[in-house]
Amino acid sequence: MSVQSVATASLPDGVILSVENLEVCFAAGAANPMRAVRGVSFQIGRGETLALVGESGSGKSVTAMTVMRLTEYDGAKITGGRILMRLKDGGITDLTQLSEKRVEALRGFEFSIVFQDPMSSLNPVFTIGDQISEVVMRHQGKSAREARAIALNVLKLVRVPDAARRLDQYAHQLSGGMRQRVMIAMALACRPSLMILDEPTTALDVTIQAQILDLVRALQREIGMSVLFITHDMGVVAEIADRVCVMLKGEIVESGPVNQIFAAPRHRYTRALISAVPRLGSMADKDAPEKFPLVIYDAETAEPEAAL
Ligand SMILES: Nc1ncnc2c1ncn2[C@@H]1O[C@H](COP(=O)(O)OP(=O)(O)OP(=O)(O)O)[C@@H](O)[C@H]1O
Repeated sequence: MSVQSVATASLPDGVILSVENLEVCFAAGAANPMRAVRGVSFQIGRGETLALVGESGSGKSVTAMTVMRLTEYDGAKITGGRILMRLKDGGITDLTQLSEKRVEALRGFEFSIVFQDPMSSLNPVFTIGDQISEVVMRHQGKSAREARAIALNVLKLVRVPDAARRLDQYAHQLSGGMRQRVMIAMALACRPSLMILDEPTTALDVTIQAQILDLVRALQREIGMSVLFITHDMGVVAEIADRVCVMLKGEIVESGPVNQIFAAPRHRYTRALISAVPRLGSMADKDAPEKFPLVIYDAETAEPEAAL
C-alpha cells in the first residue's frame, strides 16, 4: 500500500477517480470569495470517457486543474470535498490531502493532462524526443537510451508519421495537429490510468479535430485508459464520451450516459447546448433557443436569467 493511501477510503470496483462534493474558491479569504466549483461530484470508471461540458466560465477547467492539483498556482483553494484516485499499486489516495511533492510524483505517472494549446506546453528549445524522454526518466528511472526508445514507441502509438525523425525535431517544425499528437504522446509516456484532455481540439481546424478525436478513441480501445474530456461542444461529446456531466456556474446540473442525455435532456441548459450543434439540434427540445450562447440560464431554476 502506498504511503499516501487513505486507509478508510474505498472505491467501487472499476472506479478510477471519484470527485466528491468538490468546492474550489478564488480569493477564498476575501469578503466575496469566487466559488468557481460548487459541490461537484462524479466518478470515472476504468477505460471510460467522461465529458465535462458547459459554456465558458462554467468551471470545467478549474475542476480538471484541481484534479491535477494545479489550480493552487492560480490562487485557488480547495474549500471542500475530496478527490479519490485508485493508484496503479491498488492503493486509494485523496488527492486533496497530498503535499505538492507527492502530487508532483503522481502527475504524468498516475494521471496527466493535455491542454488546448500545445505550443505553450512544449518547450521550444528542447527536441520532441528530449521532452518525452525527460518525463520517462523522471518517473520511471530509465536511462536516456531506454527513455528515447520509449519516446519513439509512444510517438508511433499516436500515429506520428516518420517518428524516428520527429524525435530530433523542435515544436516549431511541426503542424498544430502533429504538436497535439506529441502532447498526447508525452501524456501517455508513463501509461497513466487517467488522461485529462482540456479542450484539446479547440485550436485545430475541423479535419484535424476529427483526427485527434479518432486517435483518442483508438488509444482508449488499445490501452484501456480512462479519460476526462473537457469541452464546450456537445458535438464533441457525442463523438467521444460514454457519460457526460453538464456544468453551469460551477455546478453539475445534469449527468448521465451520453445516449440518454441526447435522447431525453432534462435540463433546459442541456437542451440549449444540444441545439447549438446544428446536426444534433433536431434531437433536442424544439423550444430550446437556437442561439444558445446569447441566453444565460440560472443553475437552480433552469430559467433564462439574462438575454444578451
Ligand atoms: N486565475 C483565476 N482567478 C480568478 N478567477 C478565475 C481564475 N481562473 C478561473 N477563474 C474563474 O473561475 C470560473 C470557472 O472558470 P473555468 O476556467 O473553469 O471555466 P471553463 O468552464 O473551463 O471555461 P473556459 O472554457 O473558458 O476555460 C470563471 O468564473 C473564471 O472567471
